[in-house]
Amino acid sequence: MTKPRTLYDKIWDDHLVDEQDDGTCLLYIDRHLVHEVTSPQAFEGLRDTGRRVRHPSRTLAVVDHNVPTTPDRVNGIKNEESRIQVEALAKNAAEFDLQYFNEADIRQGIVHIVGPEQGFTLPGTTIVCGDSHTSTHGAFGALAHGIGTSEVEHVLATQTLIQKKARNMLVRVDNSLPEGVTAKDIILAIIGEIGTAGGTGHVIEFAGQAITELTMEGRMTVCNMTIEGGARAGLIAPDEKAFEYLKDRPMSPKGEHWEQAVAHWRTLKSDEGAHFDKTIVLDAQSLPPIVSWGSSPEDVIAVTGVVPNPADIPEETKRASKKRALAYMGLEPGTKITDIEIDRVFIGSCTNGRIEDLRAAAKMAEGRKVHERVSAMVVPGSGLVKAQAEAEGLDKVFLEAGFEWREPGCSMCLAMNDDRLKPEERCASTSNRNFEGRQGYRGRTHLVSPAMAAAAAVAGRFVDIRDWK
Ligand SMILES: CC(C)[C@H](C(=O)O)[C@@H](O)C(=O)O
Ligand code: SF4
Repeated sequence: MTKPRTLYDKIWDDHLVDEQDDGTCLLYIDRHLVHEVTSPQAFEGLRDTGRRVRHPSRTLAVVDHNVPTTPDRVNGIKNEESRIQVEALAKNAAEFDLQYFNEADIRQGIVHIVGPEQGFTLPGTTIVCGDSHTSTHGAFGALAHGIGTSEVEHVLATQTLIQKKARNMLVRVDNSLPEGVTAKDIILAIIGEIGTAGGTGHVIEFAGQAITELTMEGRMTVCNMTIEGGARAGLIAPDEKAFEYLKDRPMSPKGEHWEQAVAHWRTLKSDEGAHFDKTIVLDAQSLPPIVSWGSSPEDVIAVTGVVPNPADIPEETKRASKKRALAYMGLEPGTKITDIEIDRVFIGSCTNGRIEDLRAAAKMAEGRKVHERVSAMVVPGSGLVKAQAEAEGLDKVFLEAGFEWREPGCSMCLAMNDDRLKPEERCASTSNRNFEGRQGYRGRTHLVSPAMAAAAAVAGRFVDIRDWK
């Protein structure tokens, strides 16, 4: 009998090219996603050394971080720094023969939304991108690593990556989610539980009834934020839902190849009795809608809760850091979460910029108006998400309620383009990071689900959407 293996072990073994005595391994990389921020020096490195891209067809390039989200962007990007990065990617893609989606292409969008949408992301593959949220692709049972710029160069040149194997961690979420509680709340709750270092050195496999019951969009939301839990990657065993999502996508296998692929994909699950170095179990049934209150994704609390008091934290460094977080956020301990008033709402990002997210937000916004103090924007994760939403009339719902309806990109998830918070503005955001300055200098971010963000836009403060009928 062979030793039972986890899903991570299996994908790892399938891609192992070489292993040194000290555990340093060379891993074959099937797919490489490239965006404009972390690639310029990598291409420069290739040029300097006279190398080409090893397998151009395995690489897909798209602009997302720097692109403005207003329709006039096709007439040129005004911000000099952004324009240079975007132009550099266009030039590099042409020079190295890479498939590239520019800002005028309907397939353009956030790299982690585009990959699955195109069927570029496939189960059992290894995927890398010079971007931490590459973990998103794990929702399809792909081993997806975020890598640094020098590794981007290495993968472009060799189609391999140097890695050491991580440990296996299982996060099992039992039972079904209650109404009004979403994939975003699951992952925020997990990070709240394990902390931002909880997954360090591990690849997390998510399993359990609540995970199986999620749509592919929901699974991507969970895997997306694995990185905020400190893990190397997140994984979910692919099932019929995953295959259904990928069927007939432009780059997914066709005909007989599809049948063969699915037959292999069905084997991609952890064996009975496979060893996990660490296991965490959560009960979905008991999860509430969650809101972050501080400047780390682990600073989370139920919408029914109050801002915690750092004075209650026994450990000194942590106490000081959470105290600083509260000062930054302009919050007093004991304040009810539902009494926190907001100024801005951002619905989008690779965490929650997919069609299902926009549907959930639109459901809250329908027939209601954005609060007079609040400025709210919806930024679809890709041109195809935008087109789908428009076909369903969601753009009208948002516009009639007073939301802005924008062009796809990373937008206000991070302040690398024109969309940003002003100092001390408070934002309900569906993105994944709430660090100081993340959405703009001195801006204040509260991480929530799309439905919670839309409801907050209307109420002007956080509300428990379970009470909203
Ligand atoms: C710009 C990029 C390198 C960065 C990342 O790696 O995640 C960005 O996408 C982010 O979300 O902070
Ligand atoms: S949407 Fe945000 S988290 Fe995702 S890739 Fe863009 S900047 Fe990074």
